[in-house]
Amino acid sequence: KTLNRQLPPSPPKLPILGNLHQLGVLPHQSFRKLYQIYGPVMLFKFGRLPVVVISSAEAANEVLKVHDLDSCSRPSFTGVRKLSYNCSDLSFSPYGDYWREIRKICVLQLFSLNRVQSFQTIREEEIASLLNSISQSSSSVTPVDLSEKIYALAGSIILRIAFGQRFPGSVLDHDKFSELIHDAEALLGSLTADEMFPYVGWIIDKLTGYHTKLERVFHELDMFYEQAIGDHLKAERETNDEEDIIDVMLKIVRNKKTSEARFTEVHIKAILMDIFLAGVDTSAKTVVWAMAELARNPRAMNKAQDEVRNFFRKKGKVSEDDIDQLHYLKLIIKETLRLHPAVPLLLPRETISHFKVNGYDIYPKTIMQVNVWAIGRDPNYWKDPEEFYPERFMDNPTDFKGQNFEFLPFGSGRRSCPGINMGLKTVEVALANLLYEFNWKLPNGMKEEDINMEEAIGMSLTVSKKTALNLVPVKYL
Ligand code: HEM
Repeated sequence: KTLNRQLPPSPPKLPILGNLHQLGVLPHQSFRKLYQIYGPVMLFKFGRLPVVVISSAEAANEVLKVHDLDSCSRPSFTGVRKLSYNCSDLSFSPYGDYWREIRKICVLQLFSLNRVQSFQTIREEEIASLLNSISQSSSSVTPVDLSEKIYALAGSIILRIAFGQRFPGSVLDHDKFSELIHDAEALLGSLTADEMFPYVGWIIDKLTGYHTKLERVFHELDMFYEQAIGDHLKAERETNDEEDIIDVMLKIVRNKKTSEARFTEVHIKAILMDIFLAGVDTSAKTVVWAMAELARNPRAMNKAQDEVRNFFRKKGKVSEDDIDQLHYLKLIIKETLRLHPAVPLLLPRETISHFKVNGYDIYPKTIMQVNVWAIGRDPNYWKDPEEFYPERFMDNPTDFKGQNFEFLPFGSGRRSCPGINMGLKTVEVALANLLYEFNWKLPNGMKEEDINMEEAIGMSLTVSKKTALNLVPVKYL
């Protein structure tokens, strides 16, 4: 049988390194170039690890839908294992009963639409403080670092959603916490040399200090979570307080049904880690890219501002209750997610059983990456793919819910993003308010085409705009 096996095409490999030298700084871009030579199913070796990269909608449909069950586990790398409390979280838990249980808790109780709505006041307060801080700069001609402001907004919204109202900045050092989350993301995205190179890799890891850093970051984050959980256990809750994520999880631990028997305080910490690692950066990046695209495209910017201002003029401010009526804004968000999916290769999957894609054999324990970034810019599916043109989604049923395989910013299938409603709400509210409250001018002497749209890998799982977005806000009303 092995004689007849047909492996996917591979670019030439070097001894020991395999294909690592071909990855470049932006692997999703390197993979797209190689796709043009080797086709939509490619086999790589990262050191000793077999990695298959999928680059067409048809092949993505095969992997994520037809063979979802055969390919829905996750690889367990050293950094991931440590930071996820030995894979007790949702993102990196291997496929099985425990993952199913915890996924259900997340989808039905933690990230449900009702729960997302219950955090409306938090979003409103945090947005108000963002607008206020921008207004303070808007009397002058100095640009604001919009990237920084948007990251801070996404961070404080998620912090309050997770940790609740009782944790103002004085108790929890926000800057310290953000720095730790940033370090954790970098560790999460890197493979240790030991995983790629048997026998000798550990020497490289010792030289780079990977493990020491991992232990430190993990320990410090763990202490934050301990403190937050401890404070929740001690504090008496006012009955009319909105429940935060820790409250909900503590309730599950206390009153657990048999199906939730394995859920303990360690799992609370692991889920908190997921929420911070998966929920802040992704939403912030999407808002930054959208604002950068709009700043480059005054036509779309004006149209979006007319829409939101006409709609909310009577109220005098944006209200979350009616935000679903902003149709053009929704098209802008779709177009941004097509060109700039925050997780360009989705999270890595690990195959469980043998199956075939486009006639090629895929074996168990293979890492699968789907290049949704390349698919979203492929002229086979999109007219003028590099153009930012939100209208392409008008009267077009293509959506990002995981059924249209040419457009998968949230993934698809069993492992698709469960935080989609939470993430989208933050993105919508942030954008609507930024567009309503201010006109945005380019810094002195700069033209639309001068805006730097280069990408940078913050860590190897997500991609962001390389340089900060600096724009001059002019108060509109
Ligand atoms: C615009 C914002 C967001 C984007 C673009 C995004 C995108 C993604 C993507 C592409 C995946 C991998 C899907 C796959 O491998 O097929 C994912 C997984 C995940 N996301 Fe999101 N996400 C966003 C916001 C959030 C938020 C706000 C949360 C939680 C608060 C969250 C929690 C998760 C978790 C826990 C997983 C892993 C699910 C599993 O393995 O079962 N995400 N997300």
